[in-house]
Order: sequence, then C-alpha cells, then structure tokens
Amino acid sequence: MGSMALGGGAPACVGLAPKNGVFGSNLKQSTGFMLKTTPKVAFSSVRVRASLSSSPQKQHSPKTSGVKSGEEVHIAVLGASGYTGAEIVRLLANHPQFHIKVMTADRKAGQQFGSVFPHLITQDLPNLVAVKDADFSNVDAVFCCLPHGTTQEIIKGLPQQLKIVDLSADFRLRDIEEYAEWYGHSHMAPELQQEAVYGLTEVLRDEIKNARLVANPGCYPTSVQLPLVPLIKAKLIKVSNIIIDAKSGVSGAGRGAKEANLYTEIAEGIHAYGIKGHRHVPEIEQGLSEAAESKVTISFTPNLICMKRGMQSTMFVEMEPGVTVNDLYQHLNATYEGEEFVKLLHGSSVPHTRHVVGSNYCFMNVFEDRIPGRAIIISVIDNLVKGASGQAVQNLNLMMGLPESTGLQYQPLFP
Ligand SMILES: NC(=O)C1=CN([C@@H]2O[C@H](COP(=O)(O)OP(=O)(O)OC[C@H]3O[C@@H](n4cnc5c(N)ncnc54)[C@H](OP(=O)(O)O)[C@@H]3O)[C@@H](O)[C@H]2O)C=CC1
Ligand SMILES: CC(=O)N[C@@H](CCC(=O)OP(=O)(O)O)C(=O)O
Repeated sequence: MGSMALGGGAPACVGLAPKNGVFGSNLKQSTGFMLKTTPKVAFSSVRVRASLSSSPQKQHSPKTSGVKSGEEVHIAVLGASGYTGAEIVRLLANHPQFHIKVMTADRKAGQQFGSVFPHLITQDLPNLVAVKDADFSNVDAVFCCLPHGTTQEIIKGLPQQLKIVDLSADFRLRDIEEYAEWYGHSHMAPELQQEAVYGLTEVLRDEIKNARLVANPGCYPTSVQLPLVPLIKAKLIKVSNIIIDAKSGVSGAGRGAKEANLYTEIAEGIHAYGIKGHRHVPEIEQGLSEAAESKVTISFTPNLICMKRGMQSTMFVEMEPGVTVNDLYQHLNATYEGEEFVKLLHGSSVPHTRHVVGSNYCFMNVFEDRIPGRAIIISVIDNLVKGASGQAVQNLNLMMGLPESTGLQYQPLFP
C-alpha cells in the first residue's frame, strides 16, 4: 500500500508538552503579556496517519504548484470546528478548485460539520475527526486553524510535501528567542520556522508564491501593516512616533467559551486589553522594521468591541518634513492601485467595519490631524476574512499557482 512518508519517512509521534513548563496560567504573571489562549497540552502524543486504507491503490502525489485550471486540489482543514475553520469552509464553497477532504476538531471530533455549524449544512463535507485520526494520504494542502502553541508539533508531523497555510501565530516571528519571550515557551519547530514565509500577501507576494509553509498574519498586524509598510518604505512618515489604537469584534477571540467573552461582559461597552504589551506588537514591529531597515517600536493598544466581526485600526503618525497628507494618500493609492483587495476610499469617506464584513477587503483612508505635521490613518478589515481565512485562501491560491482572488470575490454584506 502506498503509505506516505511522514515528516521525513517515519510516522510522526509528537509530544505537545511544553519543553520548559512555562505554558499556562503563570505566563501572564511572569511576562506581563496577555495570552489569548493557554496552549492546550491535553494529549501526550499525536500520530498523524498517512493513510487508513490497506487495499492496494494508486498513491496520491500531492500537487505542489502550477495547478491547472479545473484541476482539483484536495484540502484538509485542521480546527474546522472553530471560527476561522468555518470561515475557510464558507469561502471554499465558492472556490472552483479547492475541495475539502479532511476536517479536524478537538472536543467536537466525531460530529458532523453541519451539526456544529448549521449555516453550512448545505455543503457536502466529511465528518470532523481528531487530528491523530486524520488521513492525509489524499491531501494536497492544509489550512491549519488551531490555537497558537498547538500548531508547531502538529505541523511537524504532517507529510512533508503538503503545502500549509498556518493561521496561528506559531510561525510568524522569525526570531525564535523573541517568540519564546512573547509566547512563554521555546519554539518547538525551529527548522520549520526557518522555512516559513510570512503571509502578508500584498507585501510578500513573490516569496509566498514559492513557499511550502506560510505563516498567515494576525488580524491586527494585517490591518496595521497594509497602510504603514508602504509609507515607511517610501520614508514618508517618521518611525519613531507611531501610535496605534485598534478595535476587534469578539469573533477574534475564537469560539471557545471564556468568561471574559460572555455577553454580559462585553455587551454595551468597549474595553482595552493587552495594554502593556499585546503579542501582536512584536509581529507588527517585525514587519515595520523590515520596511524601515531599522528597528521600529510602536505604541499599540487593542480594544474589544461589542460586535461579532470586524476590526478597525486607527494609526496616528508624524510625517517627515515637507510631506503632506495628500502625499500619503497618493502613495498608498498608487501602491494599491492594481490590488483587488486593498482600496483607498474616496475623498473624506471614513472606512467603517460594516463596509467590509464578509469580504476579503481592507479599506483605508488618510486624514489630516489637527496638529500640523501629523496624520491619522484608518483601516478596516473583517478579522475572520482578510484578517484570517480570506488571506489564507489568497495565499494558498498563490502557492498553487492559481489567480490570487479565486473564490474570494464575495462583496461585503451591508447593511
Ligand atoms: N478568530 C480570528 O479572528 C483570528 C484567529 N486567528 C488564529 O487562528 C487560529 C484559530 O482561531 P479560531 O478559529 O478563532 O479559534 P477557535 O477557538 O474558534 O477554534 C480552534 C479550533 O482548534 C481546535 N483545537 C483546539 N485545541 C486543539 C488541540 N489541542 N488540538 C487540536 N485541535 C484543537 C478546536 O476544536 P474544538 O472546537 O472541537 O475543541 C477548533 O476547531 C488561532 O491560532 C487564532 O489565533 C488568526 C487571525 C484572526
Ligand atoms: C479579540 C481577540 O481576542 N483577538 C485576538 C487576536 C486575534 C487573533 O486571533 O490573532 P492571532 O492569530 O495572533 O491569535 C487577541 O487579542 O489575542
């Protein structure tokens, strides 16, 4: 039987226990940083199955790139019972070539997908299985929609030929020391980290095309880097004085039940969190520093706002001497002129989150500050689409040699 090689030939048995025991509740006290979720270490080993079948059959050779029009690409969605996983399923319902063959869950393993997400009951999909029971022998590419901290070991155990887009934060920080500092444990797959390409599509398109493993950006980092990277590269704004106030809908926190996300805790109000240092700070600083070719530090505060989807980042910047708000606008407009998913609004139109909900768009605009020499930039995205699953599909399209917008031409849902 054509059983596929896993992680270099041997079946992957990977432990999820933290190397240094710093996972979990003591992390916040020890670092002062906010962790969205405590990485779960419930199962001691994961054996990813290459194939379940014992009957002779033709071995599936994963497609690696250059997929032809009409050719099927077989997809696995890990973490399909979560919000970003479900969003991948919704988007792929409109994709002519990506077909879902494997879907995994943790607590919901064994259930029918349509029972977990009745809004997608019309889709003909496999049942949810645990990662350790998933059969990757007929799969070409994987969307990994798992909590950060669980993903490194699981990806290490996947067949090496598979293309992977990881939506978690596990491969976003190039410096594994910095990763350990912010995430509270040593990186568990440093060799894969070296291989991973950061998936901010409009900025790193050429690298993404040739990547096997893409680290899909976080939602806040997407909304911030899309406007700021081009302005920094063009040296139009000062990098010493960037202040970012960002707001996210509650789906950004995932579907898992948490006291802090109860209706009674978030309805009719807004609150800041991660004030001292949110873990997206190093990710944003990494991208802005690369654009500046020098170390950039930012002030960044995220807020949780009472809405289901959507994200707004408001960026307060100081312009270089002689630069005007119109220069910023014109530069961003020219940068994104040919882009399908990033748009500058006209005139003084204010980007609203409700203008992008359900779509892969990032809308932005630039405004004069009352203080001379300063500007205010506002960008909006749907955190689950351009901030996660939409950008992930955009990236896999590129990795497979397909037109980047394939399956993504959903217009926003308004009102
Ligand atoms: N939500 C958002 O807006 C964004 C999220 N992301 C990132 O995407 C990833 C997924 O997020 P999201 O969909 O919101 O999260 P959810 O909490 O909604 O979903 C998590 C998924 O992972 C499964 N899971 C949980 N623990 C394990 C484990 N130990 N082993 C295997 N599977 C597990 C869950 O299964 P079950 O439900 O059955 O327990 C579920 O399917 C995260 O890393 C997140 O940070 C990135 C950008 C934006
Ligand atoms: C509202 C909310 O909780 N948002 C998440 C960020 C969104 C996200 O999932 O980003 P990652 O992919 O980096 O995990 C948070 O603040 O941690």
